[in-house]
Amino acid sequence: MAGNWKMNLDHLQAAHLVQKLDWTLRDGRHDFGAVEVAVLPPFTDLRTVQTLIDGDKLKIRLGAQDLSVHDSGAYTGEVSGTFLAKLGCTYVVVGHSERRQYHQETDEVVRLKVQAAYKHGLTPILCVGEALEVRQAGEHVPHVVAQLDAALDGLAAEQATSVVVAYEPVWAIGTGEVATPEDAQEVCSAIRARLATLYDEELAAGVRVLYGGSVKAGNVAAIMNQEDVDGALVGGASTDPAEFASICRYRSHLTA
Ligand SMILES: O=C[C@H](O)COP(=O)(O)O
Repeated sequence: MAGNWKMNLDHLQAAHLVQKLDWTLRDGRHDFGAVEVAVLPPFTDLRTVQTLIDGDKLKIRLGAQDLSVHDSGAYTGEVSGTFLAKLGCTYVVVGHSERRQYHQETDEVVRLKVQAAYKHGLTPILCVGEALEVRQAGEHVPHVVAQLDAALDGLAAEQATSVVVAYEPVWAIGTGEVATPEDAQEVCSAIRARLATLYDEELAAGVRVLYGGSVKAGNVAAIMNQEDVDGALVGGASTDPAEFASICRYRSHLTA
């Protein structure tokens, strides 16, 4: 269960949220042993959150929302994967639709970012998903599969085995329009099938496939009940610690 804060919460608010989230997760009534919880704050919050995770031994993983394709050098405003790894990041989001849309990130840039993540020991959370017009044209599955092919092109199986793929239909992001559980299953299962073709069945079965798009405590159960949905990439609801903890808690019931 990964919480993408997007461009919300300064480092003081981040400290508050992470402490409250940890406190809520450790309520003593739920077993989170089988749930991995990650937060993906803005770059400026990473050091603060890392300090809390390390100092207080929080069971929350840290990730960033983007990284540069470059290692270092004259790239003003860019952030290297080296820096993120040093800050204790486990994950980095790559190819989020907001990066593709507002920063003109092409499939080729996304591929280079996937490569850069692995180079620096980070696990990419690779986002794929279709715009509304693509879905209305019935082209959503081939569209998502093409994004996946492009992003993983040239990636060895030893690396692909740990990739996290997040299916996020663009029309469901921040809109309150959640895909139906069947919509999510259709595309998540196509992603897994494609991974089996690109690599093998065993690798495909082990890859974590997330759904993202207006996930809330009230709708997470139906989505998570789908066979090929392993978790959620949560935007807006992850900036509310009680709501995000409830989303994570749903998964804990599976092991209770
Ligand atoms: O990365 C998260 C997704 O864009 C979903 O955002 P949302 O939960 O606010 O719709």
